[in-house]
Amino acid sequence: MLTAHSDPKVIVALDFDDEAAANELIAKLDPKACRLKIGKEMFTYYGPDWVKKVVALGFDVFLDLKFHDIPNTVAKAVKAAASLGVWMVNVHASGGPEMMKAAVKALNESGENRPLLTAVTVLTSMDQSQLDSVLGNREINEQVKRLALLTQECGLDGIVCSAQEAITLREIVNEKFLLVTPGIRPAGSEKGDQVRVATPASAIQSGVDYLVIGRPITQALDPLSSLKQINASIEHLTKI
Ligand SMILES: O=c1ccn([C@@H]2O[C@H](COP(=O)(O)O)[C@@H](O)[C@H]2O)c(=O)[nH]1
Repeated sequence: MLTAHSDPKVIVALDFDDEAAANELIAKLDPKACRLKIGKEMFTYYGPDWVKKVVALGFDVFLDLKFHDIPNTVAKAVKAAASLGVWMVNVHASGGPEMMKAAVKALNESGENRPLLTAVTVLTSMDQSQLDSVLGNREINEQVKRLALLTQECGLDGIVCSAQEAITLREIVNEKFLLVTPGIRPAGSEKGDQVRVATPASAIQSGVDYLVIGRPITQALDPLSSLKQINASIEHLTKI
């Protein structure tokens, strides 16, 4: 069974409040079998130096800080993220076109190791009623499509969305435009606060590029075995 390859689709979300526990898990993982995501919790506790240590271990790191601010501030923030050597950074698409273009410009000027830049569309924890309370009557799929096209027009590399939207999105965005999807739940696993969920295999079959998976791996009794099972469930569906 092949469980490690050069373009791993799984991005393990490291959401820990304990650096030692995160480091213990990372030590068991192979950069050929997964990428890693560092989000707001661990970045706030352990900071840029810890991010650099994880990058130095050879992992592609998605720094998931979802910047959402005025263009000048976001441009400087993504430049700072690029200086850490991360593989991917992100912003909120709802920050608007000027902000997204400023982020692209800042990264284009940041040198050779430019990280990929993606934009969050509608959080995978949101259902229609939650979106209604924020935006009034706009259908989730329509909002995701609108923000996906805006993100593409602004020159970013892709979006963060739910795999439930992937089939529709693949019909309207460029082939190389990345679809990065949290809310991935292997059959039988707890949804927790995620609403728009999909299994790893159905996400890949829908045209997703990367699967962001946290608790189903990090909270498993045997995280490595969980990752191996997920990779095994998608390996026949991915181009290696
Ligand atoms: O729409 C979004 C954007 C980001 N996330 C992040 O992904 C992981 C998911 O973790 P699970 O434990 O697999 O639910 C988490 O770090 C979120 O901050 C998201 O879930 N949805």
